[in-house]
Amino acid sequence: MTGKDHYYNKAKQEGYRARSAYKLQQLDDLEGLIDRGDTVVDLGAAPGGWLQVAAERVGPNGTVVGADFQRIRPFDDEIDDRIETIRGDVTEAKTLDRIRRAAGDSDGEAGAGRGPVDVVLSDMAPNVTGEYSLDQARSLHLARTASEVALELLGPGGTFAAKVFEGPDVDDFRTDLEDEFQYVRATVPDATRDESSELYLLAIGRLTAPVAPGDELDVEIVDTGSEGDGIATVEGFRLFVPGAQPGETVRVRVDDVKPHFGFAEPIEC
Ligand SMILES: C[S@@+](CC[C@H](N)C(=O)[O-])C[C@H]1O[C@@H](n2cnc3c(N)ncnc32)[C@H](O)[C@@H]1O
Repeated sequence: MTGKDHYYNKAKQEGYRARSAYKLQQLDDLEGLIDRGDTVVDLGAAPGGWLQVAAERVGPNGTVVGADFQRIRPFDDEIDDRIETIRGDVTEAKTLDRIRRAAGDSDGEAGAGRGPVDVVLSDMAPNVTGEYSLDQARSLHLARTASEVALELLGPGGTFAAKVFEGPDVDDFRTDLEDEFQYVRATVPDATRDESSELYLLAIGRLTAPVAPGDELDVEIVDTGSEGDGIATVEGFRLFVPGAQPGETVRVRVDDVKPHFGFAEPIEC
């Protein structure tokens, strides 16, 4: 028995539907992806190992929505009422509508539901043909599709994690994610089989700010922070401006942007 068969046996003993359940446990232990009470969307969720782990980690007040082509059997009573499953192709608009509704976006319009989802996961994989370049391109396409769903559904600070087969365009995908999240980390959990070429991209801290580093703009200081910095708001987004006083209008350059606030330096006009 190899070290990795250990996870197959462990899954059987512990009642997980797939050994991949341990991958999500390990990814979550690494980066704290899932908090109690979260709403989690899991794309490519059958047979449901990740759904079991996500349901445990969100706890009784959380919600987990899983979508897959394949039917997902109901779960044990203890977690079944936290999990909603959708049978469909995640690349189709009608499946996305159902995901939006299940995740709490009542009107189901693109973009309208920003906020209800805390975490979007994708363990989607193509049916492998054995021709690596084709399989890799399909895997990347699925991961990019999942990222589009994530960018639409996640609120500020939200998390996205996706599997992708290693290959030439993965770096470009990562760079695109870096524009939209505070940081991105690539990792291979221990539960991944040795012969596998998959890795997981973990994109943490969805940025939804109306400003980006380097932007220059005039702002009105409306308040003072606990450290004495001036506070301006841009479309409801708070910018801290050192040395600026309430009532002043200052030209600033944005330095750093976090999910819920940013920093800007006054500049000479
Ligand atoms: C590796 S399995 C997921 C295992 C799952 N994370 C678990 O722990 O049970 C990948 C899944 O992605 C699904 N999948 C691939 N492409 C899909 C698509 N376009 N729409 C929906 N599901 C898809 C497959 O049907 C398959 O069940």
